[in-house]
Amino acid sequence: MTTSVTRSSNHSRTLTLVHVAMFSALMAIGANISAFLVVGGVPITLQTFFAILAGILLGKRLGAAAMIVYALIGLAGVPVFAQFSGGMDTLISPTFGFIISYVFTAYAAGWIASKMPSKKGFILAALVATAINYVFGTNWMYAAYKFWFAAPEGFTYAMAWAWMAVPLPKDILLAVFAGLFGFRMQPIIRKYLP
Ligand SMILES: O=C(O)CCCC[C@@H]1SC[C@@H]2NC(=O)N[C@@H]21
Repeated sequence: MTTSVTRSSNHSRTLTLVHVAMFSALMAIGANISAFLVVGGVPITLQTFFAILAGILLGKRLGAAAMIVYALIGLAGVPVFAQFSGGMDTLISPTFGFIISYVFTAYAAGWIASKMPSKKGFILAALVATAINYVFGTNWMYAAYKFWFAAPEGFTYAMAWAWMAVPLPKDILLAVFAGLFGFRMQPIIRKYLP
């Protein structure tokens, strides 16, 4: 009896770790699959989409944990951030705010989805999470260029937002898709999580 309980709790811990690791890996892929496209100082990536899915599918805590693991792997030197960057230097990079924001993005998506378990609720969760990602990341980017990083000629707050306007339609569409896909997939994935 005790052995089978221990075995099943080990099994569920392993599955949890696998899911967290899987979303950290998806973030690395999403960071680089399209990041050869750059607008101003902003690489075009799929990270926001995977951060939202992590929150919706794994729940707020595990989703945020997957984003923390992703950030730590990158800071440790593995080139998992956009344009295959990584290492402690990225702490001061203008786009590191986005990497921090993925933790809040996943948490918010998971939290709102849990409070509003409907298709509309999941889409709303994904859109709010995208807004958090954009507001936090863009303000960090502005501060970085203003205070500690070499800024492009004539850089302004409006310019930072103009750069962000380019990936925005893609991120809104992907947020809606993440909400719909998450709604379909969540009951399946949750069977394997504690
Ligand atoms: O350096 C990194 O790894 C982070 C890159 C952040 C890119 C941001 S995320 C939101 C927005 N959508 C994109 O496609 N690019 C930016």
